[in-house]
Amino acid sequence: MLILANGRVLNEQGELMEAHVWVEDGVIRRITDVKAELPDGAQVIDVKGKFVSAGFIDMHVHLREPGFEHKETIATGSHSAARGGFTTIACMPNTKPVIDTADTVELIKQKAKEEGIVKVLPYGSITKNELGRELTDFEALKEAGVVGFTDDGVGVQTAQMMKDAMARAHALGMPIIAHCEDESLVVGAPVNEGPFAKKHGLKGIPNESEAIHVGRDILLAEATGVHYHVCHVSTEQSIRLIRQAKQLGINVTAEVCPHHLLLSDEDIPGLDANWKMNPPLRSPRDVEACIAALEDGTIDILVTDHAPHSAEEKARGMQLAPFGIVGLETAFPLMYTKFVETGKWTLDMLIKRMTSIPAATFGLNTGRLEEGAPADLAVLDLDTEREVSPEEFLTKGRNTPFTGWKLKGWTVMTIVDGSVVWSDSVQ
Ligand SMILES: NC(=O)N[C@@H](CC(=O)O)C(=O)O
Ligand SMILES: [Zn+2]
Ligand SMILES: [Zn+2]
Repeated sequence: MLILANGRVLNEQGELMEAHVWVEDGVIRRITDVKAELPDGAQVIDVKGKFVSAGFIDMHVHLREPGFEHKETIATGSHSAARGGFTTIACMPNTKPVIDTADTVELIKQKAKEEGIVKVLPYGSITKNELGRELTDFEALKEAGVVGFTDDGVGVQTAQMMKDAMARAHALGMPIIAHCEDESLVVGAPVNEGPFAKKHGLKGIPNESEAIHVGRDILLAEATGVHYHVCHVSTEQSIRLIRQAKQLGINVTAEVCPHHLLLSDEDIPGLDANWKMNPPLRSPRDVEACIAALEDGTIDILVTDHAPHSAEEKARGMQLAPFGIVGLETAFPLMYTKFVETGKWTLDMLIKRMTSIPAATFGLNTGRLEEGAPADLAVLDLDTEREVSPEEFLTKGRNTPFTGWKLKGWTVMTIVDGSVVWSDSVQ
């Protein structure tokens, strides 16, 4: 028996209360009053004053292995996840090779078992090599254990290909997860279309490049009945379409990243590619729409889109550097400090969007702090303020626009299936 003693947990009313969390055989056995007597022989960890949460779930992570191990590996990415309080992460298939066969799924599952310290759920690609030409073998990928199908990194450019993919996924009871980007509207643009692009003489990515795919795919989801999940929503127009689709009862869900809730293109200090990601930082109006959508449930869940790149790659400048920023180690501190500490949201609201809602959206048996649930837990310090220092990251990536931000909500211990996989005191 492992007992996390004297911590604070969220009760069913969404209020913090003091409790002991009892863990046995990888499962949460009991959540008791702190007056409950502790049995002899139990391993007791005193977490007084700390917040004990169900471990976070991130359905959008780039682990880069196989093929881009200089950016990240399953080992480094899963350590980064644990340091951020994440106990389950879903990894995107834009690796080399692309996760488009059962063999590659097996390889990832094997590596994750040997070297990963959190639960790693692979996605399979929609099209072979993510080229948009030919569908992968959905049956074989499902059999191998993927959680869904996505060509994240690129949009599926033709409606027919997407419709075929949706029909096949639906027949298998699997979701389609879509990176929404119409390439004919982008062509080489590195940042959002707007004042920043203009000022620096850069081409801009218009909002419609995202929203056109969202609108198209909602119609196709309606026609096929598939569970359709929209990746990294960044625009007011996409949100409008998703809101309407939900009202019509179409099976659509959506995710948003912390950076699209906290930064706009007006915040970009200059031509530093640590501010370059896809979709790009949009206008303040889009930021407001994303926040409102996560609040009212139009957007279901929070994800990081953790996208590590090497310092050399990011040094190529705004036009040439690859898109993407890291996110696993800053997501909760950013959201806690900027939305909960400020009194905009309750802690319960945030935690649900990082635990039980992603679990329910993707049918995962975790993400609940309750008796009988898997003991996937994060112990968090909500009081100590620390600066974001990329040199401390466990990810290989240092590409973040949040360097120097003073935040609270740092993870002190992460537990997966009842075992302590990471703690800030033993590293
Ligand atoms: N988000 C990003 O800016 N980059 C991602 C790709 C993606 O999520 O589309 C990557 O793989 O680097
Ligand atoms: Zn994407
Ligand atoms: Zn991504």
